[in-house]
Amino acid sequence: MTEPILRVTNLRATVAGQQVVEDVTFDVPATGVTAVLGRNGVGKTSTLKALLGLYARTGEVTLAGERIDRLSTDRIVRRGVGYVPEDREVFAGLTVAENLRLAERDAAPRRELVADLFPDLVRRSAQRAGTLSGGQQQMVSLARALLNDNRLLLVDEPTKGLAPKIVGQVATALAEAAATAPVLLVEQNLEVIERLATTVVVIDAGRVVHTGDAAELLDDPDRIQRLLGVHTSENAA
Ligand SMILES: Nc1ncnc2c1ncn2[C@@H]1O[C@H](COP(=O)(O)OP(=O)(O)OP(=O)(O)O)[C@@H](O)[C@H]1O
Repeated sequence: MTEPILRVTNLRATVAGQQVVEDVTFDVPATGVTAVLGRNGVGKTSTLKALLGLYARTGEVTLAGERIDRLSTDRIVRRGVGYVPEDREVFAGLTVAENLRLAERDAAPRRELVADLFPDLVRRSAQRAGTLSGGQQQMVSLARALLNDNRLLLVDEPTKGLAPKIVGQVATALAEAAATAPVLLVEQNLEVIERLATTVVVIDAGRVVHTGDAAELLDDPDRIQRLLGVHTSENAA
C-alpha cells in the first residue's frame, strides 16, 4: 500500500480559548476522496484550519512523509496544499477573471485545465463574482484552488446551501478535481459522499469516532444513525 499523502496524529487545536479539536488521528490516502463527516459543530472545519496552521495546534501532521505541524500557513500552502473554504469566499466586487488571476500561486498556473473544467466561468470571465449564483461561486472557489498544482486539496462543505441540481454539478467538478490530486472533503450530503468518497472519517466532539471504507459505512444505516444522527432514507430523496 502506498504511503498516505497526509498523516494526522493526535491533532489538538484551540479556537478562541476553547479546545475544539480534542484528539484527531487519521490518514488521507494518496488517491481519491476522503470525506470528513460529523454533526454540526463537532470540529470538522476547525480540523481543516488546524491542518493549515490557521489555528494554534499540537500533534503530528505529515504531508508526503514530511512534518508540517510546525510550519506557518504560507509554507504549508507553498508545499502544495490547496484550500477551498466554506461559504466560497469569492471576491464579490471583482470579476471572475480577476478572482482567478489573484489565486495563481505557481509559476505556471494551469489555466487551460481550469478553462476545460469550467467553460461556464470562461464565458462569465467579465462578470462580477458577487453576481454569480451560489453554484457558480463554488466553481470559482474550486477553480482558484485548481489553478495550482496541489499535492492535496482541502475542500470544506462545497455543496452547503445549494439546490439539488447544482449539488450534482459541484460533485462532478469535485470528481474532476480529485483526478488531479487527493481531496480531503468536509461534506454533510450523503449522496455526494456516496458518489465521491473512497474513505470516511467521522468526527464527534473533536475526536475521530470512526474511520473506514465509505461504501461500507453507507451500507450500514444503523451505524450512520448512531454516528451522524441521520436516517439514510431521509437522505435518499
Ligand atoms: N471563531 C470561533 N470562536 C468561537 N468558537 C468557535 C469559533 N470557530 C469555531 N468555534 C466553535 O468550535 C466548534 C467547532 O466548530 P467547527 O466550525 O469546526 O465545526 P464543524 O464541525 O465544521 O461544524 P459545521 O458542520 O456546523 O460547519 C463549534 O462549537 C463552534 O461554535
